[in-house]
Amino acid sequence: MSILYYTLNNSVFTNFAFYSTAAVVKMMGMSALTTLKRMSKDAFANPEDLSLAKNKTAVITLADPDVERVRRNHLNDIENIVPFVLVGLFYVGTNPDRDTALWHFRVFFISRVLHTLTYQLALPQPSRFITCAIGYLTTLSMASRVLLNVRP
Ligand SMILES: N[C@@H](CCC(=O)N[C@@H](CS)C(=O)NCC(=O)O)C(=O)O
Repeated sequence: MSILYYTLNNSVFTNFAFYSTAAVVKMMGMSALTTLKRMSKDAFANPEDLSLAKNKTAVITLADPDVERVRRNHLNDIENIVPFVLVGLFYVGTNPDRDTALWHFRVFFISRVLHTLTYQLALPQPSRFITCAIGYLTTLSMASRVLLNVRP
């Protein structure tokens, strides 16, 4: 690996920076969506948050199905986007072909957006499974290149 791969002169790195940042921002959006769901459903997890409730008889809950769906989606993003960013950093250092790398980054990002849509719209399976598997396999494909090129 060369430090020169991690400069804005390397389009593989700039493409990776763009798509990994976009994926992280998408993941951060799940926090905002959780807050919106809590507010719209008066489904707060902490007693002090009840001051925000529209219905003053609301009680704390850890089991609202809509809030929990967003939270599971968020957790699934963490399970997949964090590995993508970590593995991707090493992958860039293997000096992959520009277009091959770009398609890895694009496919991963699109898979996570589609995963969120299938999850939040509760679309029938296997739609969510397929979107998740595509992103997962994309990261595994990058990981295999790292493991084959960077042997200790
Ligand atoms: N932690 C995941 C591991 C398997 C996985 O990522 N499955 C995908 C495709 S079915 C998923 O969307 N799981 C739902 C979730 O993580 O809440 C789980 O508990 O389901």
